[in-house]
Amino acid sequence: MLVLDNDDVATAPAIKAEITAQHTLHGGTLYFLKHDSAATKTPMALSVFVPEGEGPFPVFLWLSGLTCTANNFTEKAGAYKKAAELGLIVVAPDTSPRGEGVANDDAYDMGQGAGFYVNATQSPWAAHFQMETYVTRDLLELIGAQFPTDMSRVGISGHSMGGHGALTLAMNHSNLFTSVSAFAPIASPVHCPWGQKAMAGYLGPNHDAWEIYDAAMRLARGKALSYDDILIDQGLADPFLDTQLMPHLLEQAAKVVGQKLTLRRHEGYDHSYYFIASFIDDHLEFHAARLKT
Ligand SMILES: N[C@@H](CCC(=O)N[C@@H](CSC=O)C(=O)NCC(=O)O)C(=O)O
Repeated sequence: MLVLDNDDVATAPAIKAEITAQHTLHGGTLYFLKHDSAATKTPMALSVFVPEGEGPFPVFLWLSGLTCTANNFTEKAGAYKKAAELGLIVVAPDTSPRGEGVANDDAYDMGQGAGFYVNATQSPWAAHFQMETYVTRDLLELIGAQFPTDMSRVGISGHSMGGHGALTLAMNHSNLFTSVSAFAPIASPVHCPWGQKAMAGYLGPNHDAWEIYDAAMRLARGKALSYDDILIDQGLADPFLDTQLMPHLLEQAAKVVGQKLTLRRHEGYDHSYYFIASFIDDHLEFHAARLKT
């Protein structure tokens, strides 16, 4: 049963979402939505694919990378045929709050399009850049209230900055997620220029605050032990591999605590959505196997 009305406005107690577009594909429906987030204090955009049938369906939540909107994954990953077959709801939110009153930076790796899935504590970011609370509270509440979901079965995945988001949110909110995977994730923001810039800007100079959002450090502290395996895919022709991503740090951290982590290295694949499209079915199957009732 789908809760959204066909008058283009859906309401539930305290939750409202506007359907901005909808398309039928692979027997299911892809919705583009806008809703107000109490965490970011802005409207937030997202897409939601609902497979054919009654539900309740498990949820695959995707977090995108730097410069992305909700549309990059939706349009480029080619995820929906397999999601329809597996009976998964697929949710792809935007990567940051946006708008004229929202702080920004001229560079692509900070500000709008680069929220890093953290709760900012520093000015001018703290006013709206509350992406951790947005994803783990407002977004999940919306999906749970408006779609035929089983919110006890949610898997999380993402790419690059979104891979860092998927890993850290899975470890910091293990009560919300059953399974976790990532494509070319930023393994340790503390050790790479993208991460150092974002953490300093959003969280300030105290490195204790950064470590909460550092996947390799969280892993080494046993924060993923509720997950039976973590699937990571990494292209070996990825230009960011050695300078920004460093997935070997995840392998090393997992070893320290006996965490199972499957890191697959793929010769010839780069950082693009062509890489994601090549292996997204494996990730959907990885999650579906763990989200089965
Ligand atoms: N413009 C930048 C790199 C931007 C980039 O590659 N973004 C990736 C994610 S990188 C890590 O989070 C992305 O997903 N882009 C969108 C897409 O559709 O490909 C540069 O030139 O270095």
